[in-house]
Amino acid sequence: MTFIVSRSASSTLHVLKSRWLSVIGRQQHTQSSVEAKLIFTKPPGRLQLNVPTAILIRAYAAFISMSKPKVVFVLGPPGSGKGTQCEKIVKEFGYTHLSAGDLLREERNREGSEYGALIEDNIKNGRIVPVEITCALLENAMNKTKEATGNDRFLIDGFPRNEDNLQGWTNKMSDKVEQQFVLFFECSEQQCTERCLKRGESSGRSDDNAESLKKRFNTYINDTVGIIKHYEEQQLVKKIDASADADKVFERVKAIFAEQK
Ligand SMILES: Nc1ncnc2c1ncn2[C@@H]1O[C@H](COP(=O)(O)OP(=O)(O)OP(=O)(O)O)[C@@H](O)[C@H]1O
Ligand SMILES: Nc1ccn([C@H]2C[C@H](O)[C@@H](COP(=O)(O)O)O2)c(=O)n1
Repeated sequence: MTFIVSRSASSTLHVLKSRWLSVIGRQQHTQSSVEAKLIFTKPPGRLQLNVPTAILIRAYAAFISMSKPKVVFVLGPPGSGKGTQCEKIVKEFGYTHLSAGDLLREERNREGSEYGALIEDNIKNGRIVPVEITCALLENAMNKTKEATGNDRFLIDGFPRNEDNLQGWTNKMSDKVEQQFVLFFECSEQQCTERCLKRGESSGRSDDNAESLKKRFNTYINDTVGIIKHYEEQQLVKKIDASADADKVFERVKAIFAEQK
């Protein structure tokens, strides 16, 4: 059996080969000893690996899943500390942090954006922007990051927030990514409101005020809690008590990321 892996001249053959070797190395040498060939071609030369067929097939499945960007969703009420913890995770574990709220604010502020007014109206009233907009911003940011830095591990903060977000992501993105887990920061409405009101003294955010916060919490309870339950049913949720100070919360977060491969 022969598998040909051909890449354009600009791609890095050796990185590809070493990735393959690392997945093949993790496979158990059990049944088949029939040799299969994995040939990497890149003009002008070619490299060849001879591996037992069964191992190569399992390695192929692992390789495909390895090649997909890894995604951790980060959810929790407004002010629970999602952004704060994401910054720490980036420093310690090398993920790229993509905040759906930040991307929407950036798009709202972009000159000539056809969605600016719609986004601001939703943000101010604590409602959720249609998924077509948010999902396109996220996919674009993921692609740009991958291209610019090669990093393909993402913390997607504040998404999916409602059924529309979930459906849109499932239809457009779920096959293109490896969903690692969902990090859920639990914190009381009172504590979160106090944090956001304090942040509002300097953030300049049009929704860090008592009126918008009430609406944002209603949206969280009515729409986002159901999404967290949906992921709980799939055993994907890692829940964290986010009521302690930020460093203590990060100790808990660290333990979760440390147990990932
Ligand atoms: N554990 C903590 N204890 C006290 N204050 C915190 C803690 N974590 C974050 N904060 C502060 O609370 C405010 C909200 O934090 P952060 O922006 O990280 O929350 P968030 O969940 O991303 O909010 P939002 O969803 O509204 O964007 C910030 O001013 C931050 O400095
Ligand atoms: N998936 C999302 C995420 C955010 N928004 C809008 C509505 C939110 O109230 C606002 C602020 O988000 P935050 O920075 O608090 O995460 O952004 C949305 O419509 N859809």
